[in-house]
Amino acid sequence: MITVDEARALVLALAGPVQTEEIAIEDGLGRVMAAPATARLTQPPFNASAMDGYAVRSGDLPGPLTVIGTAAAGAPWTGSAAPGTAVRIFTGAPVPAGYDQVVIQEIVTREGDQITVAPAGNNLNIRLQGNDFAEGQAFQPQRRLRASDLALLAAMNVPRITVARRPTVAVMAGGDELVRPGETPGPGQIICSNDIAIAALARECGADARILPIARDTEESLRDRFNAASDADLIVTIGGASVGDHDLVGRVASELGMARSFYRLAMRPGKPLMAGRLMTSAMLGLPGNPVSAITCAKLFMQPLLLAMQGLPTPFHLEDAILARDLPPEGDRQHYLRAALTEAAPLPRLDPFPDQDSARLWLLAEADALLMRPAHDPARKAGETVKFIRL
Ligand SMILES: Nc1nc2c(c(=O)[nH]1)N[C@H]1C(S)=C(S)[C@@H](COP(=O)(O)OP(=O)(O)OC[C@H]3O[C@@H](n4cnc5c(N)ncnc54)[C@H](O)[C@@H]3O)O[C@H]1N2
Ligand code: MOO
Repeated sequence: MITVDEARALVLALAGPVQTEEIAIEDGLGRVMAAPATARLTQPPFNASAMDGYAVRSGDLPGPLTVIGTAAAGAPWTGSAAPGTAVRIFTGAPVPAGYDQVVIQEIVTREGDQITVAPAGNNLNIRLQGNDFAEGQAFQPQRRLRASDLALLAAMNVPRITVARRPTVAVMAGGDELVRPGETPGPGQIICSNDIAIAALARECGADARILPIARDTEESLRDRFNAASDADLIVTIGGASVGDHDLVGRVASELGMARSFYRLAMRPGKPLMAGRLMTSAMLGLPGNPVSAITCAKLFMQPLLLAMQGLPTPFHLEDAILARDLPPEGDRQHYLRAALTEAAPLPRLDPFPDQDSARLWLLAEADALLMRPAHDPARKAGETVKFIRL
């Protein structure tokens, strides 16, 4: 069986080149830029007043000065500066040529068109032309666009941007025992919970995920679902991945021409994970046990979706202090559900005694997954361990 790291590399290799589209910046929240945007103007385009007050020649202070005009945002003053004069000015207005300081109106005494200025200090209250950005400057953050990025793009006079297309994901759960939430399960049946979680985890990463009707445990039903999913960038199956007589996903996918990257890895939970390429789609076959499916989706599906959008896929392991003794680990890398308590210098991590990979309630109570390498020796409370946040 391959290791978790080897499996991650093989899954990331399924990403392919980033697909792009052009959108309006209003629709850009959370999207990832796939090409730089170039500022079409300099900002500010002129020396602008940062305050409401008077534009003055600093050498003339404290006055008295004669007010010879008014400059407002959008209404520049076009006269010429002269010694002993000032221009009434408002925030955002171009500072007229010949004046080098704006004094705030709070320190100015005015009578008619005469002003005198109390000691003004060194603050010029002028935003110099280009102090934000210059025409031609390129912008392409290596992360999802935030609201403030959209404001910047707007200020750059860039109305449309090239972004990574949202990867489309088709999520198909399968099993004769599954019924939809809200339905009444018959004998031996349970509610289908996994596809809801997997679609949500895909959407968390910017994907456009759709949930297919539950597949029955027949080759025909699975074939039908694969056909319905074939236009997706990523097909994610859930269940039917193991070795039982009803675990048909691998067989049907192979018949349909799946080029398998791997099947089974040294990981717990999640051993029966499958990955590969099916026609034009990447494919992940998640195990059916809910905790296994969700853990595999976090560790493999989410990085794959980030890679499809050209985003970095850092694998962020943090340190914590173990809160209880643990026995030696087996031959699979183990991800244990655990409660995290913040503390200094390191948080405290308490793995649950029951690690049943079907118990969703425990997963809901977990804050983190404690990661133990294969063959990790017994650990004592107080030792430093690695974890990922949920
Ligand atoms: N003889 C062996 N048996 C099993 C092995 C093994 O190595 N040898 N591996 C076990 C492991 S580990 C896992 S994980 C499971 C995975 O099996 P499958 O991927 O084939 O999953 P299913 O059998 O279809 O389902 C397992 C379990 O999960 C429930 N399930 C499935 N889909 C959903 C869903 N969409 N929502 C909620 N619950 C779901 C299903 O009812 C089963 O209880 O195999 C072990 N067996
Ligand atoms: O690996 Mo299974 O995924 O242990 O439950």
